[in-house]
Amino acid sequence: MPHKEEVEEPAEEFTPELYPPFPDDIPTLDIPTITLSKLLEDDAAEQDRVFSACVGRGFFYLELGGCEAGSTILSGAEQIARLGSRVFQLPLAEKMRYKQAHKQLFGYKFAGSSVTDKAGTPDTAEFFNVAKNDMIVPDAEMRRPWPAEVLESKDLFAAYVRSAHAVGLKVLAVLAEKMGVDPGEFAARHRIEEPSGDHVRITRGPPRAVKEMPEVQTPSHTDSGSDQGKEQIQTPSHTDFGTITILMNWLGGLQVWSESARKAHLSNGQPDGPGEWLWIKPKRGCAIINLGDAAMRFSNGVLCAGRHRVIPAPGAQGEWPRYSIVYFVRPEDSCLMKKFKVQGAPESSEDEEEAITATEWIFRQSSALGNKLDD
Ligand SMILES: O=C(O)CCC(=O)C(=O)O
Ligand SMILES: [Fe+2]
Repeated sequence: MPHKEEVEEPAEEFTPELYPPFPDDIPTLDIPTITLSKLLEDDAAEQDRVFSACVGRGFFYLELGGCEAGSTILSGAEQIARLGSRVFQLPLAEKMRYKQAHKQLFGYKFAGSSVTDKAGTPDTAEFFNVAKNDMIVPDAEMRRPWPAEVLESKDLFAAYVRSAHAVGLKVLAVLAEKMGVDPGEFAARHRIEEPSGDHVRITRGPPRAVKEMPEVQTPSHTDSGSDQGKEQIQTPSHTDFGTITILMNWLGGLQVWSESARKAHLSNGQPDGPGEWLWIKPKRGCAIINLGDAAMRFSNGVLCAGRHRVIPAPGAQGEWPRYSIVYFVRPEDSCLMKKFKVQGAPESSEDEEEAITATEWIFRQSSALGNKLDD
């Protein structure tokens, strides 16, 4: 056994205190800031604002300060990112011991496991998807192995999961009420103890490979198939498959498509209509919340899932490896994907998806995207 002082600690990779500011000369999307503590106090004006954000773009900042669940997310995300940076610095062979099993979501996703365009360009992001259900049960009941770093911090993950899940469900309850849907509808489809695809995703994207930012890309550039000026894609264009996502990031890199996902469909991995990618500036003290496909499905299209992607951070920020901590609230595995009944509205038409479970539905969504079970 080596002496303690001989064991080399990996260099700290997650260093938010050192990041340069987000540039102020690039096209960003302004999204509203909703205050979590006001939602928790049932503030009517804040409820209206969150509903209008979710009917519109499906993206908003959530100010987390001033309440316990928010503080747990704020401090927990930093602790999880620090822990994640130690896991990502393990040798690849060690990380591959935890790799996602066939058709399975949880565990390690290596960089390059999915393609970002029709030329087959690989993605560059690594993920560690830590299952909600394994973190909130005794060790003996866990369904798969986890790295020692995760197991040693199981209480941290459990507290994070409970807070993020509660915050997601609070937002969903507000939306249900605004739509004239029984607020218990969302709660009944997302019970925390039930098996589901919910997970804490730790993401790492490498620094920008080239110093200069390539020009803003439009779908017509991509179709040329040329590598000239091509953006490095960490996570390609997608809408999240689940119901609601609570995202914490510190560096830019997240981009949202300028047109609503209601209009822009995907073709060759890119939105098929006119528009552009707009940056979302990370905001201190705030999570970024976005709705996923299941929210759109349950609400019969009233709520909108936001189309987004991740590229290296802009400007000098791009010189840092990029971390984010994402919590996905998804319907329980056995939940049927039935649309909500809206009080006072005529019944919406039944379709063949009414009878399928969330597990099957998410698998179909994922196959349609042409990748494995990545969000
Ligand atoms: O890293 C981010 O900022 C977003 C990540 C994301 O969209 C995802 O993992 O689904
Ligand atoms: Fe996403």
